[in-house]
Amino acid sequence: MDVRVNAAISADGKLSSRRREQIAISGERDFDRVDGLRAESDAVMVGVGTILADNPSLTIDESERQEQRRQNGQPENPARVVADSHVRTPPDAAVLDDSAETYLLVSDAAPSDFVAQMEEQGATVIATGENRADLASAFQELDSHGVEQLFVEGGGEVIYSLFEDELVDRLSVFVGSLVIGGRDAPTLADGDGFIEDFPQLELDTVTQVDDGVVLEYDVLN
Ligand SMILES: NC(=O)C1=CN([C@@H]2O[C@H](COP(=O)(O)OP(=O)(O)OC[C@H]3O[C@@H](n4cnc5c(N)ncnc54)[C@H](OP(=O)(O)O)[C@@H]3O)[C@@H](O)[C@H]2O)C=CC1
Ligand SMILES: Nc1nc(O)c(N)c(N[C@@H]2O[C@H](COP(=O)(O)O)[C@@H](O)[C@H]2O)n1
Repeated sequence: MDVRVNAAISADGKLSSRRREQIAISGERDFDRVDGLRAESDAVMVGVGTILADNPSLTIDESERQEQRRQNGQPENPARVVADSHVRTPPDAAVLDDSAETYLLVSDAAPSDFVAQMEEQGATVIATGENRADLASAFQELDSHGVEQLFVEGGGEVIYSLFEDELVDRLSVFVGSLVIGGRDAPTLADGDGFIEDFPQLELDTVTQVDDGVVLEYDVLN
């Protein structure tokens, strides 16, 4: 499986404010670039923190891109994947609507009644890991469901875990021209943080988009 991570950060590296409300860091062209990346993917992934904060649908906005996918024999939207060890995704979350397939990556500790409720709503539940979803094992299972190109949009906890588990192949970052600040505001990679063996990146391209810049990296695992 090829795993691509993309996120938009402020010039000081924040994904949003300390209130964890969604902030439009990207401009119109960058959101369109992200829509194009969704369209190239088999599945789009976020952590449950992003579901609770933003309630995204993770579907494709541009109908021409959906039409192109249909012509290629693909579903009009990529599948949605949520890392959610204990099933905190609300039953009325937008990712549970019927516009695309949805996978919930839970842990073995996930309450069985919550799991059953998600399955009733049409989600496919993949259980790995004792208390927290084991992303490496879950990705093997996703691969067996035909997910070859996985596009991860955040947030900072999930992105850190993916780097920790050496699962990221490519990283793109839109750096917007604003400062958000706040020691408790989420950053591109949160979690415990690395103190050695820092993941190394190779800068591939730098492109000005809107009033910001997109940095594209290969990850040197
Ligand atoms: N600017 C941008 O591009 C983006 C910004 N955001 C912003 O980011 C913020 C949300 O980020 P954040 O709070 O970090 O949340 P995340 O979306 O990263 O979700 C984190 C949660 O995912 C669950 N999880 C399940 N398995 C794992 C695992 N193996 N490793 C890590 N986490 C796992 C954990 O909950 P549990 O233990 O219950 O499973 C964890 O608390 C919001 O403010 C949102 O607006 C989000 C996306 C893009
Ligand atoms: N690329 C990007 N730029 C920003 O400025 C953002 N705030 C985000 N946030 C993420 O975008 C997704 C929105 O999903 P929907 O289009 O509403 O389905 C979601 O993953 C946000 O957290 N992204």
